[in-house]
Amino acid sequence: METILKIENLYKNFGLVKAVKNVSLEIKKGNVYGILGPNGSGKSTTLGIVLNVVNKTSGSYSWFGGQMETHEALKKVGAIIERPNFYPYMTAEQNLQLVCKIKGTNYSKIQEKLEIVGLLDRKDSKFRTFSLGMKQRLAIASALLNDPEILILDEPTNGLDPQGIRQIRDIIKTIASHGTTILLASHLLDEVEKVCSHVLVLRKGEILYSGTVDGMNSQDGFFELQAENLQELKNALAQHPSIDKIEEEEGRLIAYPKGSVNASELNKFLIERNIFLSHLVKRKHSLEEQFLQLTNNK
Ligand SMILES: Nc1ncnc2c1ncn2[C@@H]1O[C@H](COP(=O)(O)OP(=O)(O)OP(=O)(O)O)[C@@H](O)[C@H]1O
Repeated sequence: METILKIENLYKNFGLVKAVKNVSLEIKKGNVYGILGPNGSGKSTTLGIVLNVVNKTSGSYSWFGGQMETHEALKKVGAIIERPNFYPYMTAEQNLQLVCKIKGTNYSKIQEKLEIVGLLDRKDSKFRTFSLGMKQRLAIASALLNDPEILILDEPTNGLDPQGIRQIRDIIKTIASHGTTILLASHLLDEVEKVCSHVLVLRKGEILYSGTVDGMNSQDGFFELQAENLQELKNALAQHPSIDKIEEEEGRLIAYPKGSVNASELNKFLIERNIFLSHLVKRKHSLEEQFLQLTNNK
């Protein structure tokens, strides 16, 4: 698969603030990448560096295999990293015509892009009459005018109501389904989980996880158990060779296995020790719990 962007060992210091520390990421054509992290974790700085608006301290990045200068490469990139800024007294279509003039593309794509973002029927409305969600959708249409290889979005749903959020997420999925690679920064796990195939989790400028969204969710899971005598249950579990850690929580035990142990195997082991369970469930932490663990514990 073709590499669109390769970031290697990137660092950025703002004076004493280390905003980005040793970040690496390879973006392959056709995937949807999320940079996920709380406020101040270095997401916007990382995007700013690869878009050539923030100078890096050290490390490197290369667009499209490094075969062209950054300013040439950026012509194949569509990016929205600030609040959309259009002329309030011009219509949606007129604003996009202006963008075409600036970018040197012809007007032929305007209808198609307005259609993708669901604004074709509002093309003659003045920008100032648009809701925040519509303004954001117009910005996406504008970024798509030159058919970019990759679309970069920084917090695309910030400040929108639930309906507006849903519309933007659906649009991102549609654009991705047409083969455009997407890189988005978000502090919302839910957003990344719903929209992205790959994720880079950042905290204080450092990578906590990098890989597929599914991979982030593929740990082995844990057991919830209950029996009449919790202490006896705890003692028996402690003898199981694959149970690593046992915690008590609201009258139940939570047992974390080292490797893969299935529920019936564990039940049999306990029955052999005369322990009869009233509750046995194998569970996985939700992605949200894992994300909170990742960002809190390090
Ligand atoms: N121009 C700047 N001058 C000084 N410090 C900066 C500058 N830009 C960013 N920082 C600092 O770098 C760190 C990372 O900020 P950045 O904006 O990249 O984070 P973020 O993850 O995008 O967060 P947010 O979603 O709040 O924008 C923060 O500590 C921030 O205060």
